[in-house]
Amino acid sequence: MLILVLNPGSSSLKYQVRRIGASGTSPALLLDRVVDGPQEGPLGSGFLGAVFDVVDAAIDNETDGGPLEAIGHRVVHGGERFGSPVCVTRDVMGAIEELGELAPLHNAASVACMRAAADRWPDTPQVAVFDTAFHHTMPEFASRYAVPEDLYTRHGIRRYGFHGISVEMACRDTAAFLGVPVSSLNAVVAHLGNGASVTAIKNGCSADTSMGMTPLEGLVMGTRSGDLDPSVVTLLQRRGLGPDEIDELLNHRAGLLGVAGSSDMRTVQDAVRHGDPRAILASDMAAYRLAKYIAAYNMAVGGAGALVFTGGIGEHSVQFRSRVLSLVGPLGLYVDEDRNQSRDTRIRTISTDGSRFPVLVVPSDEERAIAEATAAVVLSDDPPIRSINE
Ligand SMILES: Nc1ncnc2c1ncn2[C@@H]1O[C@H](COP(=O)(O)OP(=O)(O)O)[C@@H](O)[C@H]1O
Ligand SMILES: CC(=O)OP(=O)(O)O
Ligand SMILES: [Mg+2]
Repeated sequence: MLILVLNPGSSSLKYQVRRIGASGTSPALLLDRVVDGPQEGPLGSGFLGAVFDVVDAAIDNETDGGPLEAIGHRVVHGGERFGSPVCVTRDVMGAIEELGELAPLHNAASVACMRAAADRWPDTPQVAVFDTAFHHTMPEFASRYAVPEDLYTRHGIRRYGFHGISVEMACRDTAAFLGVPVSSLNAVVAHLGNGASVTAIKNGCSADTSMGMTPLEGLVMGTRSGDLDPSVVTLLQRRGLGPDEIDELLNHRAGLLGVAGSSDMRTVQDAVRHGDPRAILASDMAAYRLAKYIAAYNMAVGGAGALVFTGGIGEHSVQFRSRVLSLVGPLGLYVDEDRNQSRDTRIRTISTDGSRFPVLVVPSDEERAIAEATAAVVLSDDPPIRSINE
């Protein structure tokens, strides 16, 4: 079965064509691309048309190609409604669009992908796989904000958490690497991409996570501030900024970009090596914030069995990992710099043997997770819905 996976992140569109075997697992890769997405607003149909031409060409090149049988989408915000992957219908798309208020950088892009894909492949079922779904297991004392009850009941104001597709896959990979069942895995998983979050894993499930009602809360990110005192927002309002301007400021002009002048961790770490004080400050702020969460989540899971780095920065930035690990010595964690620099195996340990628990690098594989979830929906007993107009 050939599956197209579309993963619009805040800084890129990742897309793959995968072949899924009869068992529904370990899909083989036919095409694997990343393109810098337009940073503002939904993806345009011209942009997606060019992407889909590449997909069609890849499928045509396959000798035993066959038609595209399903399209899987990463959808960042599924709110409380979507706890598992679903076939895309007009109603589902409308709900995703409404939740876009809570994920301004992402949900509109997913809906644009669904519409454009339906124009190109009208009879191919589409499946939405949600970043929020993995966090449905969070206890209420972690997911709720200490505000009057009606803000939750009437306005849905609570912590939802994101990056769940990546974190769930990282948990499966981590458990397999450590030789333990995923249901007994206690861990702290840091997904560090352009958006970044850290999740407390208790018995294989999300127990807490740093992103909140939207993907703005928590860690210092490429262009997002992460945690700050909400009074910053009211002060800016009193000084004349409107909601859209504040949203834009905190989502697009803050984080590494706001402090160091670049949202790209490679550029920031290069500048750190050259002694640039703004880059050093931004890198230290990001590392310190993450280290605080790691310590807190070690407590939340009752003592972790692993600390996992994933996402573009988690996987590739030797220097940033080293900076973070220099702060968590009190947890009994110490970096082995040779291991940190080596790229021997896909999944690897980077801590010393004497560390209290292993620190691992586990490359993110959101696309594989989406492809497998998409196949499972399409192959399930319910017949797949072939048109988003149903
Ligand atoms: N070799 C590297 N060293 C340091 N950072 C890197 C490296 N490769 C990628 N990154 C960083 O990873 C981030 C992008 O991560 P990614 O998970 O691909 O983002 P997203 O999915 O959110 O668009 C960027 O900040 C980029 O600088
Ligand atoms: C939720 C989120 O921030 O995703 P990404 O890191 O892909 O932008
Ligand atoms: Mg991403």
